Amino acid sequence: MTLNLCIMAVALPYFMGRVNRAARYAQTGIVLQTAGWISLFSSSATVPGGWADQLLSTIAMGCVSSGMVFNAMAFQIWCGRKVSARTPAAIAVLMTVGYSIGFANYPFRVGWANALLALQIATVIVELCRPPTVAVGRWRWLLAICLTIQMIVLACRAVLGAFYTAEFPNFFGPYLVNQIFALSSNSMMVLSVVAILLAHRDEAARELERLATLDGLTGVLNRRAWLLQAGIDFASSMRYRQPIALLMIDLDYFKQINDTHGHTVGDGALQLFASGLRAVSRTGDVFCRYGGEEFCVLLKCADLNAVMAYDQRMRQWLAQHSLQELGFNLSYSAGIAMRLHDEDTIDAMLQRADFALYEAKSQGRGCTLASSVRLTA
Ligand SMILES: Nc1nc2c(ncn2[C@@H]2O[C@H](COP(=O)(O)OP(=O)(O)OP(=O)(O)O)[C@@H](O)[C@H]2O)c(=O)[nH]1
Repeated sequence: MTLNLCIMAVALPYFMGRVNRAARYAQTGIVLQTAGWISLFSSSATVPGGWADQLLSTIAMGCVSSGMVFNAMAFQIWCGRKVSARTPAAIAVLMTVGYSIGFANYPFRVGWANALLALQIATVIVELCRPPTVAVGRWRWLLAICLTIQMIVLACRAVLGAFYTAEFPNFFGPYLVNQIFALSSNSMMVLSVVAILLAHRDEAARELERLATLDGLTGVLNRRAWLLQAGIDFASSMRYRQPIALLMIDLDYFKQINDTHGHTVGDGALQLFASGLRAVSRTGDVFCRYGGEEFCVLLKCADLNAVMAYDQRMRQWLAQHSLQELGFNLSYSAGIAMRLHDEDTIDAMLQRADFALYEAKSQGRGCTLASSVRLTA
């Protein structure tokens, strides 16, 4: 197992790359566990019970338990949660300190170390079983199973070492639990690495999806992703005969803003506008950066009054924030299109909203007009 761990400790960073935080935590976890096992084997070459034995064994316990802390942090990230491994970390410190203090007492140290390692693994299993906040694959269950098997074997070793010491005098003896421990640890370690790679692949897939659907500057949906979602919402509004509204927005005099204040301020204005959309939107409103300085909002179950109210909220929000945060007033023109009849389409609504927006620009900007034009679908 130690040989396998050594290979993984080198191979994982080399082939996986230290690409992100979760990958680095998982790799650090494996390196620490490897160091722990090397240290444990080295201790067996020293005088039993001597200072070198105590030092190397304590280092081994510290490395193995802190390796689990790093792995637990990687699992948290892969499950979409905030990193917090306080409990496993506290157990790691307690276990290592207690082990070192009680080193001279063999039943105590074997019972203590194995029991606390089992407890530490149990806390990680509990975290893994909590529903993740992002879609994760089956690696979560593979890890939970591997860890559960390791936890059971460690708990057995704790009981045998502490209370049946005569039958379980040392780690290297040919006892059934030792043999099961050696075999299960080795195979579970290999499976855990498989699970780590699967989790890493899941994370990479999520990141790719995020990059493909969000606008890089403002973080709101991009046009392609919005059109996809708008198509779904439009079809559902049609099926359930509910109103649906489209608001197409274009920031006013944006070229002038860039020319006067520079592109960085222009970018800041786009980001501020996107924050405004986030602030005034309600669950179900879908908005995107449609292109350049143009944004689109689709409001489900919204009649003309509802979309006009949305527009008013947005204008108020901008009035409150733009002068303060940008140093000038940011304004926009907008066009509204409502779904008209059963043959209507999202493309036709976009055309009508665009036309109304053009009218709003022609009428002096800073206003919103609803399309009264009935274009054929
Ligand atoms: N800073 C910045 N500017 C952008 C971005 N995308 C588009 N623009 C600029 O937005 C400006 C749009 O200019 P126009 O289409 O003339 O529109 P406008 O100046 O807002 O004029 P009206 O729409 O008629 O009020 C161009 O100068 C683009 O370079 C971006 O991501 N960042």
